[in-house]
Amino acid sequence: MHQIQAFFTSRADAEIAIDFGTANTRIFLRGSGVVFEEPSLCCFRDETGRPDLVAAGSEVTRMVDRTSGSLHIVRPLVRGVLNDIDAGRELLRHALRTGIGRRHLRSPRAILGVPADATDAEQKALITTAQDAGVRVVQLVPEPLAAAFGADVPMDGAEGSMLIECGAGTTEVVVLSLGALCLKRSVRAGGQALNQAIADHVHSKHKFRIGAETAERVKLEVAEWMADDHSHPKDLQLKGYSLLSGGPGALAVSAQEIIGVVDRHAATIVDVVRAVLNETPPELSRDIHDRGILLTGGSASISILQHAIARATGLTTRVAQDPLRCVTRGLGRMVS
Ligand SMILES: Nc1ncnc2c1ncn2[C@@H]1O[C@H](COP(=O)(O)OP(=O)(O)OP(=O)(O)O)[C@@H](O)[C@H]1O
Repeated sequence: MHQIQAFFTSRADAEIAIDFGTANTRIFLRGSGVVFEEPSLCCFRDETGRPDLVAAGSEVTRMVDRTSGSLHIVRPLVRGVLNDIDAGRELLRHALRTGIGRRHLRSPRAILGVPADATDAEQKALITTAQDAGVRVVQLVPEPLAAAFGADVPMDGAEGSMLIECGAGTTEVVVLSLGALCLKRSVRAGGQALNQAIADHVHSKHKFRIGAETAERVKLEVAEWMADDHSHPKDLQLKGYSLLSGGPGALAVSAQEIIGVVDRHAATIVDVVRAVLNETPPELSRDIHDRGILLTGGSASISILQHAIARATGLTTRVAQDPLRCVTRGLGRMVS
């Protein structure tokens, strides 16, 4: 069992906390707060077989789906865990230089967030990468535990709480009690899998290809439409490549059609929530019935997800304040 108290006693005076996410990387510096927050992206040029870093973080956003030849965009993390160690090291170096460089911290001691179900090999890869980037890793912290701490979930009592950390690469469902994770299950799918499902749907139904940036925009527009008054129909204007005309084109798709894709994505997460509720001991179930379910992470802002979980479980659901930053806030509190 991962106990929050253990992190306070063993954090060994960490100076920084790193939330190394599939979509975003954030660094919290003790005494200063969040000093770095940029997309988890790197761009390399590979002309000689030895790739050189061209750019990392925010600068790479506008290059996504626009590179060709020897330029490659790399996402260091896929589905919540490291997929490319070199890119991970370069992104962390960029984050440390940008976030704390001028403060002259040499080999800062750090705690790092990891998915609660990360394997030993995945954890080791993360530690090695962080060390190569110049960080002394003193502790790995399960991200749902950090999210709960950052979202002010009461941690010291015996009452149970259910939290769903909805990230870009993973969605983690946990039950917490006495400052520890009692039950945990996850799907290695989050906001990025939903973007891909939207792009695949547009491709197969309309024979029209859209890039990752367009799919992300479509998702955010639909999420915003659902959160506002969605009684009026809305059309989304897409630009991309038409397989029908064989060239660049524009396409209008109804928001209602995209909601069908989001519903299917939400159903996979609902299955996991149901599975965890089925395993939850009766006393903790009673607490969860009283307290409801808390959603954290960037993808928690998709109201369809929140409503689908509420409908399927009969429980109340609530999105944490500033859900994107709950993990970073929790990790930050552990080093403060
Ligand atoms: N308003 C919004 N509505 C819907 N989705 C959103 C919104 N804002 C952000 N997102 C999504 O949230 C995700 C990023 O969330 P977050 O920063 O918590 O993920 P991460 O920590 O990088 O991922 P992981 O923990 O899975 O590795 C992206 O997929 C983004 O599209």
